Amino acid sequence: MTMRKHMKSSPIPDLDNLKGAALENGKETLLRVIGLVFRYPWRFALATATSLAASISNLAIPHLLGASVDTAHSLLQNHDVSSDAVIQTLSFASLLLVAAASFRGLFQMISGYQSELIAQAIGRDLRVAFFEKLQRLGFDFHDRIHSGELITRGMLDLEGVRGFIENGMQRCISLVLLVSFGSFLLFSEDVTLALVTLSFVPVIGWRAGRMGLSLRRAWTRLQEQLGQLTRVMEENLQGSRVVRAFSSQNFEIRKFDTAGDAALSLSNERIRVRASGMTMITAGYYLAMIAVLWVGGRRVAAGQITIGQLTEFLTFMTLLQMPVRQVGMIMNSSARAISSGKRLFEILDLPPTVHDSFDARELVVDKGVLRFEDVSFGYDRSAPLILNKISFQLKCGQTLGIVGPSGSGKSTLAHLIPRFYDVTTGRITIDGQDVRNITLDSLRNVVGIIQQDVFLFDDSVASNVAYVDPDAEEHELVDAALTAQIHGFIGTLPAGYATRVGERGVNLSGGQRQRVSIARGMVPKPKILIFDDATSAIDASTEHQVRRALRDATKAQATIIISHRLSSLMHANEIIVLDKGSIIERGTHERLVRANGVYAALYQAQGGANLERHPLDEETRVSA
Ligand SMILES: Nc1ncnc2c1ncn2[C@@H]1O[C@H](COP(=O)(O)OP(=O)(O)OP(=O)(O)O)[C@@H](O)[C@H]1O
Repeated sequence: MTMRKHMKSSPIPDLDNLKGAALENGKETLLRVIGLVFRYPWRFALATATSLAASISNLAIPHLLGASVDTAHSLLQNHDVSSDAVIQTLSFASLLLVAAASFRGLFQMISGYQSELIAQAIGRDLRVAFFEKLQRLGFDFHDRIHSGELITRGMLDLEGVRGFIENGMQRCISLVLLVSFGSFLLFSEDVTLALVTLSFVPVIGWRAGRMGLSLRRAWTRLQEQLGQLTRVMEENLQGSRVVRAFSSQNFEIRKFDTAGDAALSLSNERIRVRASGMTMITAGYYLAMIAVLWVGGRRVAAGQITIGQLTEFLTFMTLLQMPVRQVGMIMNSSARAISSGKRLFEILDLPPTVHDSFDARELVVDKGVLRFEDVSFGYDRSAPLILNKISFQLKCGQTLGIVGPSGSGKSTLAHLIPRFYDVTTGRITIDGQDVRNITLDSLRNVVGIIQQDVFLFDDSVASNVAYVDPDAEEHELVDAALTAQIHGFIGTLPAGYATRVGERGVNLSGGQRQRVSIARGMVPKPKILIFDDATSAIDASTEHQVRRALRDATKAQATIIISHRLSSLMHANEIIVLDKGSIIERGTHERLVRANGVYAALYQAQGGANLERHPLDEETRVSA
């Protein structure tokens, strides 16, 4: 238990050094987020135009009110005017006010509606772009970043960006338009009172700037912590069987609690920053209002402005009350957009390490000869190599067996063929074409790999088998299932091929999952087929049957079999024994047994001469 440590939050180690830059580059990120709206220029133009119209309608209200007060005041002082005429004038002014308020409501509604449509569309675009990026980034990326962290970025961070476009940006535009046009009107009425009225604007600017910076820091930390929380939950759900098997629920709950508490305290910090920033802004606003009343009252008394003009100034201040209150929300939303945008763009901007070169060509398969030429590979350039100068050649119709202790590099070797990773030195060719010079799609259509870790989608057996080729004919699926010795079992399922396998294929046994996975690998009939310990969970007798079926099915293919079980690969044309990334022995089964080395020892350990050799193995062995 003492060994248990909480996961450290270092989502993308290589990108950690960018975190400081994330704060400095806030403006750039915000501009990039804002720039997203230009994907929908007409909608954005309509949203801005209607926001402008709403601001103008809004500003007409204080002006009309001021004019009405002045008119009513002068009419009431004029004893020659009948009360009906006063009521008529005031009714007309009221109608104008209702019209202005209605237009404001209408324009605001259109502007809000358009902004929401733009935000939803951008949310969709970003989600698709993010998902597409995840499909393109290589294994090395997925090795380094936790899927929980990616889910947080693809959902919560994306929502932070979308939310700003939907609310923050529109409110910010409305506030700026209101203050700008309002200032113009107020200055044209009375410069002194306009200065007093707008005296709180610099306070907003100063406080909002400071608040924005603190909120950005708080959001960056909070988003990272939320990523940590998602990681804990995701890992717990993935490993729910292990958790229950070791009765570790309480440990897991404590782990989640700790991550949750950290997120809560960061969230509280954010609330505190916002509340303290808003206190000063609100105080500045009310002080300015008092000052308008005091200075304005004196100017009315001195006959410098009319009572209607004072009403106009005070109504303008009242109109600003709501947008000023929203400054905190705008700053919060923009701070979140910056921190979230940064985290989102980090992924969107990552170039895939394994990608098509600019002059990549389609792979042309003739004889289907796979060659490893002095191939060395390391996952990390600073760490020791995992594979050392590996060379071999494999032709169509031949089988290569790879055996070796755990961690000797067998799967790594297999992963280099479809370019899950690129070789560090040396080269891999298919019919003389370096795999780095051919398109990934054409390469991966030719190389099929049936992996050690079986992953089935929560779909029907048929959909899983036909995953690579959804248009495959029914007989092709049946043929593949027959080869994998799973057709009979599928027939016993309640809905046959239409039976759902459950999440990760939970409704099937380990061996059944492996056989469905083999069937899936057989459907596209790749020229080079790799079995990476793909039969480890299948019983020996069924495995014999699988191999027997494979013998016919893979006659025109080059096959690589990686296995700890010698019976799986004894029939190969060549067997290579790997140890610490180097080939230490190679040859046919008989030659290796005669050599009395590591392979022979393994052979003896697995039963030696008594190791049952199925007659089919003899039949299938082809001299090299
Ligand atoms: N994605 C990775 N990043 C860094 N190191 C890795 C990665 N995958 C494997 N390794 C390391 O590379 C070495 C070879 O691993 P590999 O999976 O190729 O061995 P293997 O021979 O297939 O083992 P096994 O028989 O247990 O499946 C191991 O030391 C392993 O720790």
